[in-house]
Amino acid sequence: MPTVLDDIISGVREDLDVRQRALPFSAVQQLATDAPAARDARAALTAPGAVKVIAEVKRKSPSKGELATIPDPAELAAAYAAGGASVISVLTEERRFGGSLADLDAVRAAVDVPVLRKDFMVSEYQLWEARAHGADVILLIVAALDDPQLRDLHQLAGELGMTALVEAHDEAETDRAVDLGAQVIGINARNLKTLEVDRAVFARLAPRVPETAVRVAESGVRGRDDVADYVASGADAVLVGEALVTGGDPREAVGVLRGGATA
Ligand SMILES: O=P(O)(O)OC[C@@H](O)[C@@H](O)c1c[nH]c2ccccc12
Repeated sequence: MPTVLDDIISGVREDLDVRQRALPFSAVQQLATDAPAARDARAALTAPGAVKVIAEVKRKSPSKGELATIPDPAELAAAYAAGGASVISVLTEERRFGGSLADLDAVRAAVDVPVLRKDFMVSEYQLWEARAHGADVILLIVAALDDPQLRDLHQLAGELGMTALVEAHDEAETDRAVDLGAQVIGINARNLKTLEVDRAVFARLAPRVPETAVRVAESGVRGRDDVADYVASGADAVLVGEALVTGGDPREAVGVLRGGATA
């Protein structure tokens, strides 16, 4: 039985084929080479101070359906940055998440903080493409990649000056991320094979991640209490989508998650 993740990835591969026919590998490499250098996301995530928020531009998801229309992703990203977000995450997967590379371009142009291209990366082409569109961080989902692919893509991210956020959701995947030498490791409370959210997963897996790596708690944050719980379990950063796109003022909402005003 194919999992949700398998289904998403087959759609991602079809869409990738179309883009790759329109813009050959050498052309996307040239665009990436010509792009301004990537910003240092690891530095942004390890700066002193409160928990770091990675705020996500997310229109819909396979688990929740439509979340928000987000007519102006640049405006939303600017509000996140003004609220103190350390990194802006932009979903670029179209079919299930309603994102696009145009959203990434718009956000890149609107903020100075590092930007994460959030997608299902399965080929080197997508990393060059991310860099060509100004991404500073890419997501590598351990569950979607075998070890040679993971190593290859992780190494290429570094060569392109980007940070890889390496995502795991169980013990074996976390150990694979650590063995890879990943410096930024995300523990996703949402299992991408079943879409179930279990916030306790972070506390269970975080101790397997060395202190030297940035620990990112992903998914399921409803408010400041969930952030505080993740921090108590060792999170350096939280990645938040739904609560920010469905809540009130996004600038204020990021501030609240960081531990500021309790609105
Ligand atoms: O909307 P939430 O529950 O705050 O979750 C955000 C983020 O963790 C989630 O969008 C995510 C984490 N890893 C992913 C991989 C692919 C797509 C999406 C994701």
